[in-house]
Amino acid sequence: MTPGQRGNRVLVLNSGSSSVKYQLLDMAGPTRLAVGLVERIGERGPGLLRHTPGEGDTRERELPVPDHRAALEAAAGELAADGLGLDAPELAAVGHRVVHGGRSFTEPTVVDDAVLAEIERLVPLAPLHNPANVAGIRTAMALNPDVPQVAVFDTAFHTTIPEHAARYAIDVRTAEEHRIRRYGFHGTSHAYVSRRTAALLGRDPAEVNVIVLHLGNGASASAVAGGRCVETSMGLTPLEGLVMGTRSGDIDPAVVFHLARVAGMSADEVDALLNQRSGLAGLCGDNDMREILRRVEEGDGEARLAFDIYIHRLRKYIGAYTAVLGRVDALAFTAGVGENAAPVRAAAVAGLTGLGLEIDERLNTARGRGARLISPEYARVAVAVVPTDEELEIATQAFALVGV
Ligand SMILES: Nc1ncnc2c1ncn2[C@@H]1O[C@H](COP(=O)(O)OP(=O)(O)O)[C@@H](O)[C@H]1O
Ligand SMILES: CC(=O)OP(=O)(O)O
Ligand SMILES: [Mg+2]
Repeated sequence: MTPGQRGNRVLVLNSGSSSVKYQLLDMAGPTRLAVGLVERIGERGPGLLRHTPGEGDTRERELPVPDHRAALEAAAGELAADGLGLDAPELAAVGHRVVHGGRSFTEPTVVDDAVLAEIERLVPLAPLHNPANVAGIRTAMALNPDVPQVAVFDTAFHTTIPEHAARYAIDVRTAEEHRIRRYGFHGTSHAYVSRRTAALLGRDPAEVNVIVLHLGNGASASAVAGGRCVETSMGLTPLEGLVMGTRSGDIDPAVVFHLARVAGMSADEVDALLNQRSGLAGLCGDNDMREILRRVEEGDGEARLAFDIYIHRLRKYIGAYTAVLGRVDALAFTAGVGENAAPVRAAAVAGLTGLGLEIDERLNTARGRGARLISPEYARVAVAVVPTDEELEIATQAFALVGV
């Protein structure tokens, strides 16, 4: 490699509040050179690191991880042990998932001091996510100051949402002063999955209307018309919309001041209640859909009700987004629950033949890994399972920005 030329490798970091997921990719393929996860950052007891080289066995060990810096240093150590040191000239960029970009960032952006300051300014709008993203960027900068850090924003794909869908019906001046509007999240996933769904149908994304259901621990729905997002369920913060692992999703906003007045709860206490002790966990004590499905099988009434509330909300959004789009060509399920939980998919569309939605239960329950259709051939709307790949999408965008 000649001096000044950059290599083909991109490291992608998806930093959460207590975990860092990372991938090293060779964009010439693209080929995955390594995948890993550091969990339980800053929690009591040891952290856990799981690292899988491109071709090789997974290594797993416990280690102290008091903060994100320690987590990233441990990940860098694992990569170096595989001969994939992050100081190597092959590294073209580090791509970061940044959850909240406000209205400032609509494109992938090379991070400098001003960009970092703006991401920090947005912390109050994503208190669970942006601080971890900032920590990831700072640590990666310290590990290799010469390589460009590229921020890819969850909010970017949603900047095409029209004003009538993005604005809340509250006093205009208050909304403007405090930047209150629908921003939407999981945009990298919604963009990737809607495109992949069009490809699965053998059609140009510009011709296709898709409802994407991103059902992970955080969950959101989006309506994508001809490749552009026109509506999404998360709002000012990632709390609005669907029922999630620990988040309530939609509630009457009066619940907040009722709890303040009647229960004497502070803003922070209500915040913690709705973000951390609500959703599936709040309803039945478990936030893992696998565990809930197992309990439902055993006839557990609490888990059944939690499941029914989760499904009811999903169905409301499917109906609403059908109306928003007017014509729906495909419904795509993605992320941990969407990709793996056949009973969730079946219940979400059961009886919706009036909307053109139908699932072939044999296809729905068949084992499969890639993107696949689960609707019968004659159905008016294609129903698909489309594995998301936020890391590949982030790497692709980062490489397009800085790669040679
Ligand atoms: N086989 C499965 N069946 C049902 N749910 C699953 C399965 N595998 C994973 N999940 C669900 O996926 C969730 C995690 O999804 P993921 O997209 O990885 O979330 P996040 O990125 O928010 O951590 C878990 O909480 C679990 O409920
Ligand atoms: C924005 C968001 O909710 O992200 P996650 O699902 O990773 O928590
Ligand atoms: Mg996720």
